[in-house]
Amino acid sequence: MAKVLSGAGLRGQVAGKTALSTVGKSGSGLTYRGYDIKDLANTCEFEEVAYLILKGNLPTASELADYKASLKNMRGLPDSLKEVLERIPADAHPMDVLRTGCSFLGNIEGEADFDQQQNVTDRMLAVFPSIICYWYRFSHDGVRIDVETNDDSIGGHFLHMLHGEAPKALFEKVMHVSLILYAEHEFNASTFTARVCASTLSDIHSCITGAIGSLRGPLHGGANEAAMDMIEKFKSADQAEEELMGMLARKDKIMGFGHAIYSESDPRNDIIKGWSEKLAAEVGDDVLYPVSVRCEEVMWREKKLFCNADFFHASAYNFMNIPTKLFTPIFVMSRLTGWAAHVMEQREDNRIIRPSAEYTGEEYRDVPPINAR
Ligand SMILES: CC(=O)SCCNC(=O)CCNC(=O)[C@H](O)C(C)(C)COP(=O)(O)OP(=O)(O)OC[C@H]1O[C@@H](n2cnc3c(N)ncnc32)[C@H](O)[C@@H]1OP(=O)(O)O
Ligand SMILES: O=C([O-])CC(=O)C(=O)O
Repeated sequence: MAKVLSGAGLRGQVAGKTALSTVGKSGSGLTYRGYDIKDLANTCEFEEVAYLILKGNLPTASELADYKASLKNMRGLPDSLKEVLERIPADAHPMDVLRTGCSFLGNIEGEADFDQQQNVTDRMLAVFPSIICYWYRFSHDGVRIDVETNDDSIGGHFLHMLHGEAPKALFEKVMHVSLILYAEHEFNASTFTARVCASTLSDIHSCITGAIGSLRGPLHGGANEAAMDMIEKFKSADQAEEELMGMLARKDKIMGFGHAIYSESDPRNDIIKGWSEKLAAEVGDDVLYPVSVRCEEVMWREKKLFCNADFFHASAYNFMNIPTKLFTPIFVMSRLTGWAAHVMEQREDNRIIRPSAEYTGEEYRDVPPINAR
């Protein structure tokens, strides 16, 4: 059954056209350029899906090899950007670090012309993991890491820089899946931010910087971090149930549940949940995964609310020893593809986005002199 889409928040209103993805077309489905998310997550590497989203078609083996090689060559950080990152304190939020990093990149490697949009996007795709990890390791461990590693994938590059050693094959695989699941989602809040900015014919770094800001909030991408903050407090599945019942009675928002478009399930959840279970077995977890499963059962039983893409990402990332504050930046590393493709699509057939407002303020009135107010 489709969700009733009407009311506040522009819900259900068509705000433009896209050929990039369908969300909830049959209640719960998700496709990128016509391909089912399950097939993409089962069979592809993230770089293949990034290529699909950004360039329009799945790459051949040689196109993929060339694409990965060119991304690998773009991992380096300019000295001036390193200096900026070194000045950001350890207690800053990494989403703010990434927002600043992206914005600064727009100053030193700006998009001089729209015909550079593909190259500039590829550069951001390659360098965002470097920005996050360089700042994180410098501010937390006091080391200046080498960001130009030889890792085969974006996810592997990220984990290698973060942990100072090449990741296990399973962890790299899960990063591929995670980045694929997060890559694109039609007119969600952060993508819409990017498109509004693009519609003024602004540069792509401005569009992406704004989108990072929108993704940061806990009602959107920030929910994976918020979900982790919640589940790590529960020491057993029974405690999770008890606490959750209390939260529901107090009408608290439970992060990682519900969706603006999907009505019965988020197709990304089953996929990341399956990988979270495998990771739990790999690392010998017997608390966090059962706690997460119990939360899912209670929320469905009590409220018919289902896990969205963010909920089981929390445990999956935790099992890979990724600090909670870096969860949403990983979302950025992936969603950048969707944002950039939407910017390009907006530019192709542009009209400035400028809706109207229903006025609810005062009737017309005269300005009283200052001494009469
Ligand atoms: C990748 C992503 O961005 S996915 C989304 C990530 N965000 C979260 O996980 C945050 C928690 N979830 C939410 O806040 C919401 O479900 C949103 C923002 C995702 C969608 O918001 P909406 O479309 O406005 O929600 P919807 O119309 O389905 O809400 C219906 C009712 O369920 C409630 N509800 C929805 N989600 C939740 C939740 N997670 N916990 C508790 N109650 C909820 C709403 O408060 C609303 O109750 P009301 O009718 O008494 O006001
Ligand atoms: O579509 C939305 O509103 C939020 C979401 O799931 C996403 O951006 O991945």
